[in-house]
Amino acid sequence: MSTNTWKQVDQYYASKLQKSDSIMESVLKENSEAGLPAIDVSPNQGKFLSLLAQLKGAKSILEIGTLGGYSTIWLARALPEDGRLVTLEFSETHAKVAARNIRNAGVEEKVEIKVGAALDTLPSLKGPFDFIFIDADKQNNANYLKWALQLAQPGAVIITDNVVRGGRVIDENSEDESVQGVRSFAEMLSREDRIDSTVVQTVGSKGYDGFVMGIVK
Ligand SMILES: C[S@@+](CC[C@H](N)C(=O)[O-])C[C@H]1O[C@@H](n2cnc3c(N)ncnc32)[C@H](O)[C@@H]1O
Ligand SMILES: [Mg+2]
Repeated sequence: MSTNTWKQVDQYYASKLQKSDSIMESVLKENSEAGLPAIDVSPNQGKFLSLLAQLKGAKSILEIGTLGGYSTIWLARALPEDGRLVTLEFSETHAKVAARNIRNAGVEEKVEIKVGAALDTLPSLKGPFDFIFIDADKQNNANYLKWALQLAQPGAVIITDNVVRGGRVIDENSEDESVQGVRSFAEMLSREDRIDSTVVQTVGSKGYDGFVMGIVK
């Protein structure tokens, strides 16, 4: 099965399962015009996150890693009127683009962007959160999991993106810091009793990757 087939199937299902969405399309266009890297979740993955947040009945979402706000908007759309989402972004440039996209998507009332290194902004956050999406610098995944567990309420869902890395996660000798970050995160999960997790491997327009998803006890 070729990478091209994955992409075509991804597009096929996006065309069947998602209504034409000028807002989400314009987010990706704005990101590209602003020179942001195209490392957002795919449309099907964004919808997956949104459906998960709805299944959970999420009211307070924490996202670590905003980029241009693509996943942020998918998640914010899942919130009820009185729901809130805090998203953490290191880059001022990314945060500015995200703020514009979030405003254009009409969800700015629910979303707060905190600019800075997440490990510096996390201590200022008021929990608890019932849904947490970790998708920033993978080197810090274990630190983010530690914070997520601290800020989560019992029953909260924690999703961590890009945990397969084209299969490179199984290379214990990898010199790639992101691979080692994901491996430390997996190691931590293997010893952590406060969360029950599984992995979902994914293929599609973003290649071969995956999510770890868990429920906090
Ligand atoms: C993969 S992108 C996020 C994609 C986004 N969640 C989406 O799917 O649309 C990762 C983001 O994390 C940000 N980032 C990197 N290191 C960070 C840090 N230490 N603290 C907060 N954000 C960071 C990057 O600037 C980048 O915008
Ligand atoms: Mg990601």
